[in-house]
Amino acid sequence: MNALTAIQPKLSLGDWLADLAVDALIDEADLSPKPGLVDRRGSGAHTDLHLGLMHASALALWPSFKAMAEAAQQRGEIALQLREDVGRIGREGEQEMLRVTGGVNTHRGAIWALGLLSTAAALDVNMLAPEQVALRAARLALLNDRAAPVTGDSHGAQVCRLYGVHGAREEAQLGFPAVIQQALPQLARSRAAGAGEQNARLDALLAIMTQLADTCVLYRAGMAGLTCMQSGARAVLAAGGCASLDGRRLLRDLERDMLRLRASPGGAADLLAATLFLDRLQHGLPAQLGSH
Ligand SMILES: CC(C)(COP(=O)(O)OP(=O)(O)OC[C@H]1O[C@@H](n2cnc3c(N)ncnc32)[C@H](O[C@H]2O[C@H](COP(=O)(O)OP(=O)(O)OP(=O)(O)O)[C@@H](O)[C@H]2O)[C@@H]1O)[C@@H](O)C(=O)NCCC(=O)NCCS
Ligand SMILES: Nc1ncnc2[nH]cnc12
Repeated sequence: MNALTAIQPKLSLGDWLADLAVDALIDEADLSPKPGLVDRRGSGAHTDLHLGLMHASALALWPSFKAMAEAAQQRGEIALQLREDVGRIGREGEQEMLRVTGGVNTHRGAIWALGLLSTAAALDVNMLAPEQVALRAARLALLNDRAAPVTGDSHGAQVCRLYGVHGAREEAQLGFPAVIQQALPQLARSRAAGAGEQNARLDALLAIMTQLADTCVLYRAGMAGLTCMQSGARAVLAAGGCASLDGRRLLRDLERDMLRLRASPGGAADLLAATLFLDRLQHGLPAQLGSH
C-alpha cells in the first residue's frame, strides 16, 4: 500500500455498480447527435423531456441501483426472493424517478435493464464478462415476480399485443441480444477502426436500432416508424458509420425522418446505456473496492 491508496476512501461493491449505472445513463443522455432522442442539442422528438431532466433522473436512481446490488449480495443466488426484492426496489425507483421529474417517464426501461444487470453483476464479481452478466440477468428476469401489478396496459404491453413483437421484458429474458450481439461488437469494431469514442458509441446505438422492436417507436409511429428507424440505422452503418461523411449525411436524414414521425427510440437508448455499463464492467473491479 502506498500513501495514495491509504487515503483513498473505501468503495463498496454497491457504490461502484451504482456509479457505473448512473455514469452509463449520463453518458447515454449526453451522447450527440442521437436521432429523435434527448441529447446535448435539444429534446429530439419529445416535448416533456430535456437534458437536465435526464441527468436529474439518472442521479436520483443511484440509491436504487445500489440497493439492488446489495440485495444480490445478501441473497447470493438467482432465486425468486431476489427477483421479488429487485422488483420492489425497481418499482420504488420508478416512483422516485416520477417524483424527481414531476411525473415524466425518463428511465422506466433503463431501471429495468440496468437494475437487472447491476444485480447480476453483484452476484458474481469473478464473472463479469458481458455474456456472463447478461445470462445471469436473463435468468433473474425469467422468474415471475408475484408482487408485480398485472395491468397489461403499459405502452409496451399494448404494442407488443398489437404487432406481435418482443418488448423490454423479453429482451432481458433473452439475455439482451441487442447489446451482446449488436451493440458491443459494433462498439469494438468502430473503436478499432479509429472512429473516435463518441462516433463509436453512436454506431453502437445505431446497431441496436437496426434490429430492435423499440416499443416507444411503435407506440408513437407504428410499424412504418419502426421500419424507418431500422432501415435508416442500417444505411448509416453500411455507409461507414458516424465517423464517415456519407454516414453523417444519412444520420441527418434519419433524424429528419424520425422527427417528422415524432418517433424516439427510448428503448434503444436504454440498451445503449446497458452496453456502456457492460463495457466498463468487463475491465474488472477497481483497486479501492473495500470490503463489501
Ligand atoms: C417489464 C418492464 C420493462 C415493463 O415493460 P412494458 O413493456 O410492459 O412497459 P413500458 O412501460 O412500455 O416500459 C418498457 C420500457 O422499456 C424501454 N423499451 C422499449 N422497447 C424496448 C425493447 N424492445 N427492449 C428494451 N427496452 C425497451 C422503454 O424505455 C424508454 O422509453 C421510456 C420513454 O418512453 P416514451 O414512450 O417516449 O414515453 P412515454 O411517456 O411512456 O410515452 P409517450 O406518450 O411520450 O409516447 C423511458 O422510460 C426509457 O427508459 C419502454 O418505455 C418493467 O419496466 C417492469 O416490469 N418494471 C417493474 C419493476 C421491476 O420488476 N423491476 C425489476 C428489476 S429492475
Ligand atoms: N436520451 C433519451 N431521450 C429520450 N428518451 C430516452 N430514454 C432513455 N434515454 C433517452
